[in-house]
Amino acid sequence: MIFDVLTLFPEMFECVLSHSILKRAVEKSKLKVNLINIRDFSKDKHKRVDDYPYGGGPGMVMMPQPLFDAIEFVKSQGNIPVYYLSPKGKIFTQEMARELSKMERIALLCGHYEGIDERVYAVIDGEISIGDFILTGGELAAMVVIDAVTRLIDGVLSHPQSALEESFSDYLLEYPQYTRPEVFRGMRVPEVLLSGNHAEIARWRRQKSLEITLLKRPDLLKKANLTEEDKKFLREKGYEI
Ligand SMILES: C[S@@+](CC[C@H](N)C(=O)[O-])C[C@H]1O[C@@H](n2cnc3c(N)ncnc32)[C@H](O)[C@@H]1O
Repeated sequence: MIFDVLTLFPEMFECVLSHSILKRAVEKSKLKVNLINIRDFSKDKHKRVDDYPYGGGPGMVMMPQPLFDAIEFVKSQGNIPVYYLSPKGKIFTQEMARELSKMERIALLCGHYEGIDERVYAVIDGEISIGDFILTGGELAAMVVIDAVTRLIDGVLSHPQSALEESFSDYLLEYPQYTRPEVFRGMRVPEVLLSGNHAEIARWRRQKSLEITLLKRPDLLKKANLTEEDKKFLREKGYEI
């Protein structure tokens, strides 16, 4: 998958792309990130990309000219949707990550300062927010999107099953995980996980997943794909279904 990232700070991406799963995805040619510096498109003699807001007020606004030219440069290379990382956008979820992972190429526009001139919306295809808070710039949000989407691309994870069992995969939070040693500071790994009984382990994990979701994110249960056995278990835990 190819991401075209339009940013004023391309260097910020280097660290994230040169470690762990993203690094391997790049090496395996599963991921390509084209970093496009918006400043390179400025026609201003001082390469300015921002200016004061009309009507007054604090901060600076990203000017339309460099943004239009940078976006048109990306779009001249194909039918590439451009998503603006923005606190006003649709909240990024695992479901959205899965949808995006099916696409061949998308562009991510990172805002900065007070954001972009409103007229740039004319060449934007969508807006993505990573949550109800304000970041300094869209770069960290773009990295979040790239990370979450890339791990869903076929062949990126060495154990693809992990993407299916993780929290949110079926609107349920993941069951508890343990590793060695069996006893740590008096706390034991649950006996069932040492039993070798795969059916019992699967049942325990499912029930823990339901229990944790009920406790921490009951809102998710409304969307979860629940079996009759799941519903019976949840009713016993006091959930009205
Ligand atoms: C300081 S913010 C601008 C916020 C803007 N003045 C507002 O109130 O909506 C600068 C840039 O950070 C990015 N950004 C901030 N919060 C974000 C969020 N929650 N999700 C995605 N991008 C965000 C956007 O690209 C935005 O243009």
